Amino acid sequence: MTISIWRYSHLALAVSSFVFIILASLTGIILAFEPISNQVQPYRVDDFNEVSLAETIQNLKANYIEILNVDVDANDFVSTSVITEDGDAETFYIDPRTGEKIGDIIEKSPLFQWTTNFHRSLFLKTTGRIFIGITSFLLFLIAVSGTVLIVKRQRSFKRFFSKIVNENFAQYYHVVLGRLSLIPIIILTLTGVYLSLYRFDLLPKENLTHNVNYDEISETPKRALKDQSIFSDTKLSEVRSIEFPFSEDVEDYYTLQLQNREVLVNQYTGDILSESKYPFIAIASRLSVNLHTGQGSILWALVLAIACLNILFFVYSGFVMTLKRRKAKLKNKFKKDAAKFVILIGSENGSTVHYANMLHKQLLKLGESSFIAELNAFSTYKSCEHLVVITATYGQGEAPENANKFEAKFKSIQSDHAYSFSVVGFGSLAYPDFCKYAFDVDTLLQTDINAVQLLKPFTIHNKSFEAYTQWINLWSKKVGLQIKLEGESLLENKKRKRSFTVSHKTIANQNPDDTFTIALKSKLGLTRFKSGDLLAIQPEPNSVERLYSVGKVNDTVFLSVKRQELGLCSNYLNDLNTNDVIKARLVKNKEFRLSKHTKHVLMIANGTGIAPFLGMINNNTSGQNVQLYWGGRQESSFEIYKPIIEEGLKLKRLQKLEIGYSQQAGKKVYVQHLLERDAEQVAQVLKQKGVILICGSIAMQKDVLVVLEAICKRYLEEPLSVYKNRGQLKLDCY
Ligand SMILES: Cc1cc2nc3c(=O)[nH]c(=O)nc-3n(C[C@H](O)[C@H](O)[C@H](O)COP(=O)(O)O)c2cc1C
Repeated sequence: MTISIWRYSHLALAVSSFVFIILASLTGIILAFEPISNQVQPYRVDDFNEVSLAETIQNLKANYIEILNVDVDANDFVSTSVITEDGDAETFYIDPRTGEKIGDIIEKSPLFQWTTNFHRSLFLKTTGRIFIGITSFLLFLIAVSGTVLIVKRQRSFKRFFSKIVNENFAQYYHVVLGRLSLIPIIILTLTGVYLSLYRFDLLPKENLTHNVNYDEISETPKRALKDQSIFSDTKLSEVRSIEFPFSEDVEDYYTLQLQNREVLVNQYTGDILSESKYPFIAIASRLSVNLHTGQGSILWALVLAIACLNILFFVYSGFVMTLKRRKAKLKNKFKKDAAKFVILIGSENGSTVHYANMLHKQLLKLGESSFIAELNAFSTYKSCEHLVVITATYGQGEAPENANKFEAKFKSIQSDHAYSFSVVGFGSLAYPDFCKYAFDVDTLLQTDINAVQLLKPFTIHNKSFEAYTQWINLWSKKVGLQIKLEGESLLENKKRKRSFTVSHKTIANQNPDDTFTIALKSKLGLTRFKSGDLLAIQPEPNSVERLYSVGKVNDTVFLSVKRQELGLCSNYLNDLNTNDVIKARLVKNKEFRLSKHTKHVLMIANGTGIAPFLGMINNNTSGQNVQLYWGGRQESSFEIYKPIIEEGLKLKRLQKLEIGYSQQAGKKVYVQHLLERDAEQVAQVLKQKGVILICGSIAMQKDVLVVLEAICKRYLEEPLSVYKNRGQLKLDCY
């Protein structure tokens, strides 16, 4: 796969530092709880912001013989070091409004101590600190390159926070969480780098200097503390620490460390002897410590903990994506000029490559010469008879990364012999320009006088394996081959199956379309199963699992199956009798479930696609307004579903039923014709925040989507993708 410089940098940086990043993040999560555990201690007094320095010092002087200093920490806890009446030196938290002790100084727990040391230096002293400093910097660069990748993906800076379509868990959350935690991560990494530079004295040094004119220090006019404006006007919240005079000697003074400056104050008159602002480096260091550790703010500490957790997720999801892309390798047995079949791919994240490879492998298996390459590698293909372009669409209907040079290359290379071409588009209906780039490529190929379009561009939503199989069937027929994709059911896995008993069944040969229904009961009950979920059945031990969309009808798993002449699974099911037991597993299909809260529901199905809808109608006890459009061949095709539908109509669980027959005497009527006829009502469903569900054949889905797109544009002035994104269009076609 072609990989952009930004993606390469993002990946290379992550690969080179991920071990340290994991260690720093894990320890970072633990350390975020230190400021939280400190903050919840009851040492911050009410009205802290109102207490003046004069009040605090007076209270302390009334309680203790000698006071050495007062500190105010990031949590606004006030502590003091004093000499007690017994002559002992003690340090503790005080209530500044009374001067009384309110608690002992919080000791750093051994866990936090250990974790801090590990986080700072991995117990490798200076070497470890250098590693951690570099890791912080690398993480900063990863965040920057990640930001660039998001901007590129969103196609503009302005759209940085625009909606992302959730097509893939790892990729979706990598981007969504990346955007959310970008600022905390940038702050964490920059402060981490800053603190490392500070620790290694790599920052310019600016020392705080004072010039006290000792000749002018005077004990008069002596003022009481409350009359010394620096003490009476300064609130404790502005103070970091107060160092008390060492002795009563007039040359010994108070040193007040305020938020932005240090002030030396005459202990008798309250006059300011010297005042000096902290250098920028010192202020930045303090800020860095607070921002990096979360000291003094539970909220910020939590943000940091979540950011660290997200970093761990980025490591995981980043590697998942990389492995997926790496799997998408292209291997050729034949040279480009020796191949009869040439497959060109446009892909950004590798899934299209996976599909193209399936075809390539099958062609090789049949002894055909096939060559596979990226669209950007387009060249002359001397023996090519059939060109296949399989491409995704990116951005806003644009070429994926490994196809962005194809147009220019294609225009610059002149073909010298006749060949056929077919284009397959992988895309998603959640985008307004569904599979646009595939259509663009098709148009481009048509400009070559030597090229003959073998099939119209074929679009595939959401990487549907079933749709791809259909295209393979069409294409292989055209090129005179028999291609069968092997066991590629993407949902297949080895999960535990449960037993189901056949409670009711019709027989295929009693139906004009060779179709039958079957109701299955499970001993374990079916509480978590919903209409629209799938039932995976493996008819023979090593056969491929077949998935059926099912309905929950009267607490049974209800499916409708068309018997295929040579179909292993459909014949296996058709041969079952009432009370037979089969093993199968239920697969959740959340995307196709219907919420009870949806008021308006429009169901569109053809053939056996009606099964989940029968369940949804059967369970409509909350008064949802349900309409069903069904397409079948002839009136008798409907008989097997009639009892459930009639009951639904009688109990008002189904409000409207429209049926189109394609082989009834007279003219052919398909569901899309009925939808076109009722266009305004269809638009109303979407307008009223209702949901349209489609289940059945891919061919029907394609035709229905064209009609729905037109209805949306005409009556709602928005593309269908808007409703797809809002979850108002649900598809389950095969
Ligand atoms: C950022 C982004 C933009 C996309 N834009 C479109 C689009 O405009 N039209 C479309 O049909 N599909 C669009 N898609 C969907 C992809 O084409 C589809 O998921 C495809 O199967 C991905 O194939 P790949 O893994 O080979 O890159 C987009 C996907 C992403 C992540």
